[in-house]
Amino acid sequence: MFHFQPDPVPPLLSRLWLVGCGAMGGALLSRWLESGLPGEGVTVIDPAPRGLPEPFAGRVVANAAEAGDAPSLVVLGIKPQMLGAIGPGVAAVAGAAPVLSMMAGVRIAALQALFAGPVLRMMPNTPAQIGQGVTALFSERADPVARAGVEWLANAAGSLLWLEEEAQFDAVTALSGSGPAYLFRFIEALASAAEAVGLPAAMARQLALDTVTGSAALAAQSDLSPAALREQVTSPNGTTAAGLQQLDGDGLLTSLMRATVRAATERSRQMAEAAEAVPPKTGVAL
Ligand SMILES: NC(=O)C1=CN([C@@H]2O[C@H](COP(=O)(O)OP(=O)(O)OC[C@H]3O[C@@H](n4cnc5c(N)ncnc54)[C@H](O)[C@@H]3O)[C@@H](O)[C@H]2O)C=CC1
Ligand SMILES: O=C(O)[C@@H]1CCC=N1
Repeated sequence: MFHFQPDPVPPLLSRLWLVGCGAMGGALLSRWLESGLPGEGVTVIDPAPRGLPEPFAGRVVANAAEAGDAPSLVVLGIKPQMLGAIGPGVAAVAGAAPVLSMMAGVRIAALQALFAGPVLRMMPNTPAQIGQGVTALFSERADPVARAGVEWLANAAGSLLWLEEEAQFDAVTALSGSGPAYLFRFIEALASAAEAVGLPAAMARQLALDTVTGSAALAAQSDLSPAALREQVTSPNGTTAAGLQQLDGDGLLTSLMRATVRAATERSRQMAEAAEAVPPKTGVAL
């Protein structure tokens, strides 16, 4: 019988601090533990860790000053707007440990101004909860040991890719970081449209959900492109053609998606500029 054998846990992860264990940090931590990361080596630093997995064998403290032994890796799962208040206290006790940030719109330069260790960035997404996330990674200074360590973390959450340049994060965040919300919104809208033409709510929801999951799985497994798969569904002058005429009429879907991704990309850039405008208050343990 075949048994899934996860890669051995790299030493970089032996004393991992997770600063901020909310929706995204908690989802990732759950996957890491399920993939074999020993909980005893993990310290969660968060005064209200809503995403903490149950049970959790590690330590939970309210701030970095209580975290004890120096970390081997610091993972930042706080909101970007919290960095100015929380970052300096973490930096004061993190030593030269590598720092892995999942924060949207906070550039390496802003983090490197605070932390002595090499900074890596990641952009995960919430399907990580079920091991089907996709994570984008980037670093300029990290050595192969740090890179291998964060690859283990990203692999536990799903698939991964390394970005060629940091500037790609704004668009990547707009696509795969925020993307699950667009898809959930699409499922809601599809179900509500089916209700509007007469289906009971529960049936509309089930059909919308199964249609989206089945189609995504087919697109992922098929050798055909999404365009070719779409053509397989579309009979000349049939129902699909009538529906697609509405979606694509006047380039409606294309312009809607462009506006959506452009707005999220712009917001990521604005957040980066805001993070860089806050002067770091180094050396203050919170
Ligand atoms: N939610 C998502 O889908 C994604 C989020 N991200 C990034 O992940 C980060 C976290 O986002 P969410 O998990 O959605 O936010 P969240 O609000 O669920 O989690 C933030 C956590 O920070 C904690 N926190 C507050 N004050 C703190 C302090 N003084 N010290 C330590 N922790 C403190 C909160 O208690 C909370 O558990 C953000 O930077 C976001 O940009 C990245 C990709 C996807
Ligand atoms: O909305 C946000 O800012 C975060 C980043 C990507 C997903 N959630």
